[in-house]
Amino acid sequence: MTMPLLEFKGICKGFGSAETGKQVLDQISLKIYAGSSWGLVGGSGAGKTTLANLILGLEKPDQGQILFRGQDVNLFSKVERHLLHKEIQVIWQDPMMYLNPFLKVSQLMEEPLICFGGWPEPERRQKVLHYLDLVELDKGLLEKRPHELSGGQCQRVAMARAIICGPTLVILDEALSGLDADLQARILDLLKRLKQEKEFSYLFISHDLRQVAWLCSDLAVLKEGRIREMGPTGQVLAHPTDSYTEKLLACTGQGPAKSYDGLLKNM
Ligand SMILES: Nc1ncnc2c1ncn2[C@@H]1O[C@H](COP(=O)(O)OP(=O)(O)OP(=O)(O)O)[C@@H](O)[C@H]1O
Repeated sequence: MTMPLLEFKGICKGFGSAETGKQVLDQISLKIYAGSSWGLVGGSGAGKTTLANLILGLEKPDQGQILFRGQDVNLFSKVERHLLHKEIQVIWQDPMMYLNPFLKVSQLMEEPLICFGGWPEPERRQKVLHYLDLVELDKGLLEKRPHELSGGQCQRVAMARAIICGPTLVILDEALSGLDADLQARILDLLKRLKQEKEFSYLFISHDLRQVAWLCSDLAVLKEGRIREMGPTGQVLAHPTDSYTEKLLACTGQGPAKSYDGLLKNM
């Protein structure tokens, strides 16, 4: 039987004391297989980013395990964790907040190649040019710094940085939220194409069911820290079994029965 790339096994996570604290994730179990693209959709405060932080080891679960290729990430050594960060890359919401403002685009893109080693200088330069082209940015931007770029250009640099070392899983946490609708649609197309070309898996975290419908093969609906339903995206959206999924669909302006076709037509 194939082993999942990433597996959440009964994950529980809370913050604060037993009396005043809050249970943020409750018994989350999910298997992400290599090559799939999972959408995680839910409202504000549902626990989506906490789940991403747990994968990266920024937080520890109170209960349960996160397995990467069958190994518990919380038992990883420092070296194994470094290698994990090469395999799992994250694109966050606001690239301006985390792209080093003092580095030029060329340096920002070269940085992961240096950090994860193994690429001699001429090859690094070639890779930077190749990935710049892949994310449809002009060579003229290589000498610019983040504050000289638009939000969309910054997000493309962040995408190039995330995929330049050949990750197996890319997590996008509300990565399109700060962009206008036209740019969101163009970047969604680009993400779809990159996945076909580079063959990584996605965990696409979003409020927006339409984006997930467009990009993801599978979907999990999260509410108040619990997975309300999950499965192949087409099936979940065409035949939602949970009232919260129906509500989310209604918010897109579609009724549940005709929604999936309608959603795609609206993209
Ligand atoms: N380190 C922390 N300490 C205390 N509470 C936290 C911490 N991280 C998250 N929380 C709380 O956990 C809950 C879930 O937060 P999280 O950021 O995971 O939600 P989200 O679904 O990503 O929301 P949004 O879509 O608004 O980003 C929130 O109530 C938040 O305040």
